[in-house]
Amino acid sequence: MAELMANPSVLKKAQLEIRHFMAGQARVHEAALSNNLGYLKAIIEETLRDLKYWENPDTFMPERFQVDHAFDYKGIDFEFTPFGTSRRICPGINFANANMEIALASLLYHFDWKLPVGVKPEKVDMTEVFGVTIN
Ligand code: HEM
Repeated sequence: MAELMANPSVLKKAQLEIRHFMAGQARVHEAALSNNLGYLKAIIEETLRDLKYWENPDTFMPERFQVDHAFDYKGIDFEFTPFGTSRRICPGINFANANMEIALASLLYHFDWKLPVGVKPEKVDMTEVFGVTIN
């Protein structure tokens, strides 16, 4: 969500996609998510990638995952293994993805997101601060 706020053109594109496919529906249904929301999936994939292996790693660019969906996160492409790989691969992959997709899709569908007054997109601070929660 923070990356979307920091990248308004990505946010806009994601909203257009979901509002186009869900037009007229009262709420986002899981069944509609599976094949239609390629850009939303690419956004989630973009948040899961490792800095070391990508061109312009600090640029938030979901489009890099839209090239024929070239990267698989299920442990086949070793530059992209956010869930691990092989025998100890995360057993929660599908559950995690379904939850991320439906939550993000619902928030994008129903709400227009805005930064606090006076905060510019390029000033969104993404530095992690560890505590009881991650800020
Ligand atoms: C975006 C969300 C998630 C990410 C990025 C993630 C990532 C990972 C990673 C990297 C591992 C270690 C794999 C290894 O040892 O090589 C792991 C293990 C595991 N994950 Fe997840 N996970 C996520 C969500 C979930 C969810 C929602 C569940 C359960 C509902 C879950 C359950 C587990 C379990 C039980 C293991 C241990 C598997 C084992 O050691 O055999 N994860 N996960």
